[in-house]
Amino acid sequence: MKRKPDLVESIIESNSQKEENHHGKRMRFHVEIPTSLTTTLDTPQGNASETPNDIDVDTFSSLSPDSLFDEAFTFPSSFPASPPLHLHPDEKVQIALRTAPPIPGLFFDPSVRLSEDLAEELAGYCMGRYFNDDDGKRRVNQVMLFERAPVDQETVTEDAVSCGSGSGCPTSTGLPPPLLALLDKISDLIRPPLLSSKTHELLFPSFALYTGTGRSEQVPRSGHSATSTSRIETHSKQTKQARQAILNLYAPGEGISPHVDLLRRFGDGIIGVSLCGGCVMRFERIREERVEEVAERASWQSRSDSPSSSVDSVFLSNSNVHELYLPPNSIIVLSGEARYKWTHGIERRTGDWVSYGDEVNVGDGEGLPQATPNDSNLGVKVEWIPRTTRLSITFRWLLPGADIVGGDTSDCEQ
Ligand SMILES: O=C(O)CCC(=O)C(=O)O
Ligand SMILES: [Fe+2]
Repeated sequence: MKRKPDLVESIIESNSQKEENHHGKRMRFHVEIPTSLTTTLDTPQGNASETPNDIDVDTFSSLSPDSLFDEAFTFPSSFPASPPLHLHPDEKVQIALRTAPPIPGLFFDPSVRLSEDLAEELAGYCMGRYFNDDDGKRRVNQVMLFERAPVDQETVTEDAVSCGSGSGCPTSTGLPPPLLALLDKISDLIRPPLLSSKTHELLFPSFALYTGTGRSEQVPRSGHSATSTSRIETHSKQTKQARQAILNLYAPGEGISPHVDLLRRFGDGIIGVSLCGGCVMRFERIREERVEEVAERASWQSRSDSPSSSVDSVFLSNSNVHELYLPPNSIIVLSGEARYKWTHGIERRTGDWVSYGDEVNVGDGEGLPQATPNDSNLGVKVEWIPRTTRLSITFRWLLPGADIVGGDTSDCEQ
């Protein structure tokens, strides 16, 4: 498929030793950065309009903490589609919930789903545009798209507003229309009272229109209602926000290490969408006394040689663990404590044990619910859900400066 002219595409091929994964296979990684900047960001180390060829490849390498895959991107030839046969009938398995575990700041409602049509359309778009080459072969497993927000711009034109959407930033550019439409849809689906107004506002900040009459009104998420003579102003806080969308493609057996999303790169309020297949996401509370340490670690490790910014188990509280099944087309939101004090990750498995029907009510309420597959005496019904290819789309706010690679010393080990 042809690329849009206003987007620069970079297929960054690894060529250094550390970008070779465990299996000696090469990973390729794909970044799209909008070039249609409204402002040029001059920094001592370069400017934001440099082409991806100029960008420090390590920052985006598939083994950097921004990219938490540390497995080969090869499709295993034979993954079982059924539960592991070696499982003894008495062996305990971890059972994932189907409804949100009690983690403050985690929003998940299994009944909130994108329509099949929209999900199919989106997945088709992403696969065709970003993941498959002209022969239909998969060439990458992760793509990052960056929105570009104008900087130091207090006043915006109506034209700019008319480009706005639930992306929450009327003048930003860069995310492709299907992803902006997806944000609009999500904003609608998780509208208060389902999601708290505070979190909804965090994810989809509204902005005020000050018309000539001095009346302020909410801008509809798509389009605008101001007259052509109106003067439109936005608050600088809002005009400076831009999102990153990260697209992750998982084959069965692949996962993502437990991690906290980079603190110096991304703000609060993370939206995750599961497409095609589902999977279980595991959450672990970081020990209270280690939260600061993990925060520092996650911030400073962004240029580390370590395969990922996964959080070492020593930082985790063993008793506060939850697994949640994310079905296809579902939406999850992490904010506050869920974003900062809990790790999230996806175990490398070929399938997941998931509670069947009603809530599982086993265990002591502290640890992960466990049961044997046929634990009928506990009233637990579990099912083994084989993994299929899963495509996730994660939206995060870029913190100021996070769109400039190499422009912030906290991202450099120099
Ligand atoms: O695939 C997912 O749903 C999670 C992705 C993720 O956690 C990340 O990219 O930081
Ligand atoms: Fe993450």
